[in-house]
Amino acid sequence: MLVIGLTGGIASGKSTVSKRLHDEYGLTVIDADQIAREIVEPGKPAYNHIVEYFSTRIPDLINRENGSLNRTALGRYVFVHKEELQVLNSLTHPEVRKEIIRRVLSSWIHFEKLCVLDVPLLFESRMDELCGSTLCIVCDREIQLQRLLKRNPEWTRQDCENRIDNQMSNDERKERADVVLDNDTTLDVLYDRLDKSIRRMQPSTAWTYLEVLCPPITFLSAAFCFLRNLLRRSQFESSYKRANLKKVE
Ligand SMILES: CC(C)(COP(=O)(O)OP(=O)(O)OC[C@H]1O[C@@H](n2cnc3c(N)ncnc32)[C@H](O)[C@@H]1O)[C@@H](O)C(=O)NCCC(=O)NCCS
Ligand SMILES: Nc1ncnc2c1ncn2[C@@H]1O[C@H](COP(=O)(O)OP(=O)(O)OP(=O)(O)O)[C@@H](O)[C@H]1O
Repeated sequence: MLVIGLTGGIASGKSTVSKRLHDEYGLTVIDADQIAREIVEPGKPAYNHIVEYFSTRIPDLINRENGSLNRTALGRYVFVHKEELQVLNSLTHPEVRKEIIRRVLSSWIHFEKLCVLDVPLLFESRMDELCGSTLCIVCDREIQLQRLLKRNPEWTRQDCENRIDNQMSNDERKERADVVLDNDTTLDVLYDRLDKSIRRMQPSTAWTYLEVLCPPITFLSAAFCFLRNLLRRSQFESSYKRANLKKVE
């Protein structure tokens, strides 16, 4: 099974692409934003940890009517306090990762050829290490802001900019990803580019069955993929550091 990591900045078009991959190709899409919502429902361990840490810092952290987290208040706070965002990530990401791995295994035992991980922070949270291939959606910052303001009218332009500025830059994502899809124009153009990329990525049915029926093959191919990804990460990080050092000089 090929695991495709789908990533991109906020409002770049990941959910739009995921929906097409699900509706047109019948692929399983594992949505990290959705999982991140589920693991902070009242009573869950991550919810308790968040309340313990943030309730003294954010007075309206909890919605009175049902005890759920006030996500707008939490978002407004963490996206202007970088170190607090790191705390929130450390409380949520391990749980999100565990659930993603559980769902990937479930797709594998159901003989699925391809499965998609829709993860906004794919590279930041090292989830790309689990992927056979990575697909990044990019669009121009101003278009991204306009789409975001239209989709989330409750956010100010400053709220939107704070989110974008707390994410990896498009340049870095483009360098790390295997495939880059531009989403600056119409949906038809995006779908056309996506269809071409997905057709090239499809593994054969024979390979999919072989992997499930012969677990050592899966193990070897997963280990190969994981090591290749680690190597690519370390090469990327050292060349990135060198480039930054040059800029400073
Ligand atoms: C801060 C929270 C409460 C805000 O909730 P809200 O409902 O307003 O936004 P939602 O969860 O729908 O996220 C919308 C988008 O914001 C961006 N975003 C979310 N979390 C982060 C983060 N930790 N760092 C950078 N960008 C983020 C992503 O592009 C995401 O698609 C929530 O995003 C959260 O709990 N984030 C931490 C968990 C996380 O990292 N989720 C992303 C998937 S791993
Ligand atoms: N090519 C396009 N033309 C016009 N609108 C678009 C296009 N692509 C996406 N959109 C719109 O932009 C908004 C953001 O897209 P989408 O929700 O798919 O982004 P996302 O990357 O999943 O965002 P998030 O990171 O918040 O999950 C949506 O309202 C979507 O309908």
